[in-house]
Amino acid sequence: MATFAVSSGTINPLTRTLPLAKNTKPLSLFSLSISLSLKASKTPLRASSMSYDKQLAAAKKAASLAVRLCQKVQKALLQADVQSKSDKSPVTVADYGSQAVVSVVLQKELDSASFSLVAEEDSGDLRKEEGKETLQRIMKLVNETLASDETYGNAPLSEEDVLAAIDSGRSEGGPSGQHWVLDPIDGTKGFVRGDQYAIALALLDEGKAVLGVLACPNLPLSSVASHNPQDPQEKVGCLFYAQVGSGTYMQSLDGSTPIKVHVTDLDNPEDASFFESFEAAHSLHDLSSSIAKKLGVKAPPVRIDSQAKYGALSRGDGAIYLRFPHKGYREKIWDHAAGYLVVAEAGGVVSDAAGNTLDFSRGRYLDLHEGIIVTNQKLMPALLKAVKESLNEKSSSL
Ligand SMILES: Nc1ncnc2c1ncn2[C@@H]1O[C@H](COP(=O)(O)O)[C@@H](OP(=O)(O)O)[C@H]1O
Ligand SMILES: [Mg+2]
Repeated sequence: MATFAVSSGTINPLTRTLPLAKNTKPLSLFSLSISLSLKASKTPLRASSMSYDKQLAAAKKAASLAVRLCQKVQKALLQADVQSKSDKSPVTVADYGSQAVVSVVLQKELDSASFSLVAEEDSGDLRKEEGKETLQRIMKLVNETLASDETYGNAPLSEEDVLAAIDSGRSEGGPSGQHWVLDPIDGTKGFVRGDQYAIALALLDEGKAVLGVLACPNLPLSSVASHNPQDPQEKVGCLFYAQVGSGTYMQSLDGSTPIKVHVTDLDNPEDASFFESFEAAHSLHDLSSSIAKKLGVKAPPVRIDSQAKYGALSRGDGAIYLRFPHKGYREKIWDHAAGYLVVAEAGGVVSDAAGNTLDFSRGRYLDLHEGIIVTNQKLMPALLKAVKESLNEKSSSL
């Protein structure tokens, strides 16, 4: 395993910022819309008489415990904690540890006989000779985390148990039965930088997303519009969750009373602000900028890592999220399933660039036309038009 460079041995939690485009106005001047009190124009995804309450409780518990592990690692990230995968993307002991914790908790809380998990990481590198030390560190972290919950305190996991828990995530998913979908750390680059990341967990039933849980440990509880990175007192740590047909709720990770959230009901794109990836390698910033220009959007882009973007949009912090990967990149279902349901149940619309809804039933990958666009129902027609025009211009200029 190659070691991924970390600029300093320790990440200062105060470097947790919401990075913005350079030379932009401060966030507080953004015309971001806060609409927690606005009525959502909800479209139920499907008539569902099923209740997933038990699965939701297990998913929230699993994600919250995984957060504990991730926060411990992020506070004192060591160079040796970060490695590089075969596709050159970073992976940390927290990605593996979070996946193991979520897998163990879900299996303990639910019927493990029919357990299926589609998750990002596998144990391949950890089973190599050079992965031994890393595996020991992960095992220690996983056992400490599980022991911090009295339910799981008694029987520490062995190395083999941890490897098996990670590898339970190898399911191919598909159109029938129930499958959990997990990104144990979404936004690993943000996590390593000390910025935004999310633990993203969804449940698919017969190919449809029916539960979505997004734990965003560094996302401010108040709108990112009023976020002040200099204020160490500012409360961060959000848990978003949605069950099909029941709306989207947000609570603090330390357990405040949940509030129902809705996307903005803004109908003038000029007043909209938009989210995109912090990493230019993950999404074409030029294309987003051309789309925003066509819509008349005045505010500069809000660039943050991970599905925290879906969470922030679900409570109306911004109105649009644009994601256009570079040519050849294939999106994975764990990067969108939880965020999709959190936004859809908050009254928003998530589609590919041609307006097709996302199909999570085709295995580990999403088949998409060009990219992913997210907004409310009122803005979607104008957004689709601007996207189509910008894509046409892009292809004719090649
Ligand atoms: N070249 C690329 N284009 C688009 N997405 C990419 C990418 N390389 C990695 N990603 C995905 O982008 C996710 C982060 O999203 P964002 O850009 O919104 O922060 C990564 O999740 P992980 O961090 O779990 O690997 C990864 O799945
Ligand atoms: Mg990940």
